[in-house]
Amino acid sequence: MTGTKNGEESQMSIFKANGSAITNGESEHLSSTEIVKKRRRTYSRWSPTDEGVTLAWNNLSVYAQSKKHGKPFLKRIINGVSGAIKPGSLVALMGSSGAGKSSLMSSLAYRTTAGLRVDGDILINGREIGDYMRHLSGFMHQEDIFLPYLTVWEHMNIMANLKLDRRLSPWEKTNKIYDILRHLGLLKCLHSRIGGIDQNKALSGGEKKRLAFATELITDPEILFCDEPTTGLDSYSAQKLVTIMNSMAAQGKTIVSTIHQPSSDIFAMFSQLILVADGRIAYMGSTGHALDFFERMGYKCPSSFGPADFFIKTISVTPGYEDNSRQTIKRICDNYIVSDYAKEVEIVMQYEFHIGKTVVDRRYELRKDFKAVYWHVKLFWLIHRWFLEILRQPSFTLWKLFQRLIIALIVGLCYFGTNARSQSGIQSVQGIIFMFVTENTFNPMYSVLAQFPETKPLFLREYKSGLYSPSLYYVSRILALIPGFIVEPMLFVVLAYWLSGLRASFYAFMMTTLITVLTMNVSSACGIMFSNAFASVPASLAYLVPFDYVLMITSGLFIRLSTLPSILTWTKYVSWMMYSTEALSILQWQGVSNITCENELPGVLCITEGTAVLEKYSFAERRLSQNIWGLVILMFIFYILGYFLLYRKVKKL
Ligand SMILES: Nc1ncnc2c1ncn2[C@@H]1O[C@H](COP(=O)(O)OP(=O)(O)OP(=O)(O)O)[C@@H](O)[C@H]1O
Repeated sequence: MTGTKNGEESQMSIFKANGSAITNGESEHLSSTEIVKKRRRTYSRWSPTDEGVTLAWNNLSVYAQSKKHGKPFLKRIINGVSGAIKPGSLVALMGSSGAGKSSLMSSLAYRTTAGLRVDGDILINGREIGDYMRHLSGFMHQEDIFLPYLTVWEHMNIMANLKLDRRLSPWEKTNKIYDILRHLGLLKCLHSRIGGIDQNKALSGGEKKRLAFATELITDPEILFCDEPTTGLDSYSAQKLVTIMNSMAAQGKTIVSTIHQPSSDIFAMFSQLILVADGRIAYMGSTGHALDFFERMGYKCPSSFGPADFFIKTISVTPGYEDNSRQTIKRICDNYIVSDYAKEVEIVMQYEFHIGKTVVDRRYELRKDFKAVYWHVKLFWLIHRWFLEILRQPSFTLWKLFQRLIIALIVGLCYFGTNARSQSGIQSVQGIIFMFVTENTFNPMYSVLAQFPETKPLFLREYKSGLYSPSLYYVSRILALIPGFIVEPMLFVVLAYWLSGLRASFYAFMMTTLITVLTMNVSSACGIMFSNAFASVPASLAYLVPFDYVLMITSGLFIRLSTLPSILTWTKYVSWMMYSTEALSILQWQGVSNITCENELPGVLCITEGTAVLEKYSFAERRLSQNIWGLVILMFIFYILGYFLLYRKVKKL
């Protein structure tokens, strides 16, 4: 590693080094074992090495906030465990459901959720774990979360541009991506869309798992955590994946993986085994010696059982036999603590906690040289990603535009031939304005409600892995939506304005377009604020619908604003429908003085001046710029509030 530019050399050679090669996703072990052995730390000689990372933990407890009879208390999930994992190990972390595997692994990976508290020491090469783990380690989650409309190449390219050192050239990044995809057998799907659950043209489950794996390999992590990577895969795909993990470990990587019910073949590929039972360690040591350990305590694996199934069955709490099961678990855990296996682990751990701490020239130090991508570059790639996703969603682009054009056509045709300079024309013009405002308020406000919740799981995962901040997510998501917020209302106005016979003035047309675009943007900002304020789309809807009524009533067409009850006068300040309606009305009636009184009825006032039309609705000509500023300010207020609501939610998780 030394002498290379920020570890690129190692980053560029994930699969090439040290005599292990994978061809078409298959692994062939060459004579790598000896090479690896030489490179690994030899603890018996107390000699430090700068290759790979050793993970050690001492007296580690994990607590979850829980409630009993309404009173909060801390529930202990992991109970003062210690251990160590050497470089070049492929570790199977196993235990029955609820034993604490995920909690232990996420603590070791420095990726616990907000509800968990971790006590104890965790070291990487003698140094306490911290934020640097984000560059040093990878974490493959059990559930894959991808943007389904992106292709494999787009996904990998964006991730490489977000994750890798900023000094790497595009050529180096591309090479790296090709290298990883080739070795994971994904090159053939390079331009296939990833796909969601309901899409036919998509990657298979196994390919998605490998893509998730590939995503973690981009940074060439020294230590990789995998949460049930084989779950949902057929035995062939599972074996293929574990084979790849095995060959990576053979190159000196440290890999920890929780795994459920592996076949005997897959199980045998793991070099180390950690059994977790009831928050304690029931066994930690070489996979090959685990059967011996159990046999010595009188637990012999029947020939009909695979070893993995046997271990899990032995350390599980059997319903109906809870006390017996717990006694068995206690006995096994107690026996492990005093066993030679535990002593072996203890040696490594003690080394890490004492001598290892004083050795500074170790591999993790080299990652300190890592130069993260600039925030504006991240912003670019994030916008690019969301934009591609939006553009490829038929419901969000073509169909939506088509729907808008149809509505514009209907509005235009309904009011076609309107004579605006007549008494009935006044009603028609105000009707068209109402349609312009409502169509660009309610539709966009409801359609953005799902935008943030849809991408929230992906955002949370990437945010927790340190990829970008909530503000970058929020701003990039909005900037990717804004082109749609401009094009849609413009198309609507272009068609509906001229068909419906509104004022034939270039100025009025341009200003109407501007105000309609602003209306849609304020409405979308309000929808985004609501979607970030509540936990789900139905909850946002529950509050948004009553709010809409207030908006509509205070738009100025249904009630004279001067007659609003004093308790509701504030509503006109947040009612952008009022700002838009007043501004659009001003544009139509400003300077008009030739309104005819065609069918004069006795006792009905004939309006002949535009100002009188405006007065009828409590509108005033002088407020045009005030209304436009009102729209702009409201938009920013909604966006800013939306961000704080998102931020508050994220910090709680
Ligand atoms: N954030 C949390 N709040 C409350 N309890 C939690 C939390 N996280 C985990 N637990 C509890 O801790 C215990 C261990 O959970 P964990 O997910 O680590 O188990 P596991 O062995 O990974 O199980 P599985 O194999 O089913 O995923 C469970 O009883 C779980 O309910």
